[in-house]
Order: sequence, then structure tokens, then C-alpha cells
Amino acid sequence: MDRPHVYAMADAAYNEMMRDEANQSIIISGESGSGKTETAKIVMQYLAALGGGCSGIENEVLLTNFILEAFGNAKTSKNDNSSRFGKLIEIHFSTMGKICGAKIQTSVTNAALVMGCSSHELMEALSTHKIQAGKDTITKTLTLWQAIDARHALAKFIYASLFDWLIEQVNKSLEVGKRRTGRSISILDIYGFESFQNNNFEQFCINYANERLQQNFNWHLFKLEQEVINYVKL
Ligand SMILES: Nc1ncnc2c1ncn2[C@@H]1O[C@H](COP(=O)(O)OP(=O)(O)OP(=O)(O)O)[C@@H](O)[C@H]1O
Repeated sequence: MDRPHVYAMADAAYNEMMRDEANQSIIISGESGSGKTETAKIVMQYLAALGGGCSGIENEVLLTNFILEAFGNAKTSKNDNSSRFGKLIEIHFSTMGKICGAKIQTSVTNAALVMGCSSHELMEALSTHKIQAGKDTITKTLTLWQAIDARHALAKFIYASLFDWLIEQVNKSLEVGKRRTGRSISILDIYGFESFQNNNFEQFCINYANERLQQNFNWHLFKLEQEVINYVKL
């Protein structure tokens, strides 16, 4: 495709899925603020228009964007509505090409269930560090900054657990597991590359994920080009 257009890309994926009865993937990449999430929404709207039926599931799929953005986005210096999570949205189609379900997978941690401890235990866990030396356990008090770090880590853990729970509820309402048809289009929209004045582990993870995605893209592109060259030589 010489001049790619978001509708044309979505249309090609839909037609190839129907023609070849094969699952398709659309990967949206670019730096933070370049418009990945907006593009993903346009793709979803286009597919909803193509595959809308009487079940109304296509509207439910579109409405999940509001919930996910409310809990998973935040303002940064690059983007007022920046995704702080990566998502893979699988949209499943019936043999007639109608949307019959969807599934969302996010890349926020899947860990974590119950805390189940007293406030004293929590305070101790946030302000001390335990080291096992043979049979003995040595308890070391953390510095103020180490304790603040531990508190932030705990807050992130609780929020990630809430987010995971939310995704689980959304997926239950879009339930598709029982109705896999072998015809699906997956849209990948991850947090974009970012570089602030002060960067931390979050930026390291985000940028690493983007580098890996780009590497994958390059690999496929060059492999495809190599195949064309080999074909022409023949
Ligand atoms: N097609 C579009 N039409 C109108 N506005 C757009 C469009 N694409 C992007 N924008 C504007 O740019 C902003 C950033 O876009 P978006 O959130 O999609 O970026 P992103 O690449 O997903 O960023 P991040 O990696 O930080 O999540 C949007 O909030 C919107 O204001």
C-alpha cells in the first residue's frame, strides 16, 4: 500500500480475514502523542460499521474505550491523554462477517490478588527491609526515601490490581472465549516512546517495549523484501 490510510488498512484486514478465513493483526506504533490510540479507535469504529449486527456488541466494544481511558490514561508533558498501559483488542467475527465478541488484553501486571494483612503489618512492610542470614532474620529500617519508594510501589500494585479486575469485568461482558470463530482482527495499541527530563523505570519499560516492536517490524519488512527479491531473481 503506497499511501496507507487508516480506513484502507482496516478494510484490507477485514477483506483478507473474510477471504482467507485467517486471523489478522494491526500494529499501531509511534512515539507518545503521535495518535496511536485515536487511530486504534478509528479502526474500531470502521470495523464496527462493517461488522455491526443486531446484537449491539460492536457498540459495547467501542464503549470500553471510555472505561479504559478513565482508569488507564494520564496527562504527561507529551500528551494530555497518554495511555499508561498497552492493549491488544481482539475483535471476533462470525462466518457472515458480523462482530460476535471481543477480548482485551493489557500489559499492566497480571499479578496480585489479596493483601489480607493488618495495618501494623503493612506499616512494618513499608518501613523495614528483612534480610535472611542463615536461620536468622535481620530487620533493617528503611530510610525515608526508601520507605516512600516502597509506598509508591504498593500504590501502583493496588492500582494495577484494580485495573486487572476492571479488564476482567469488561471481558466478561464482551465474552468471546466460547465463540471463537477463527476470524478475528487484533489491534495493538501500546504506550509510545517517551523521553522526559527525568526518566525512571516506567520509561525504561515503555521504550524497551517500543524498541522490540520496531525490531519485529523491521525483521518482517526485510524478510518480505528479501522474498520479493528472491522471487524476481527467479
Ligand atoms: N486523528 C486525530 N484526530 C484528532 N485529534 C487527534 C488525532 N490523533 C491524535 N489526535 C490528538 O493527539 C492527542 C494524542 O493522541 P493519542 O492519545 O492517540 O496519542 P498516542 O500515540 O496514543 O500517545 P501515547 O503513546 O502517549 O498514549 C489526542 O488526545 C488528540 O488530541
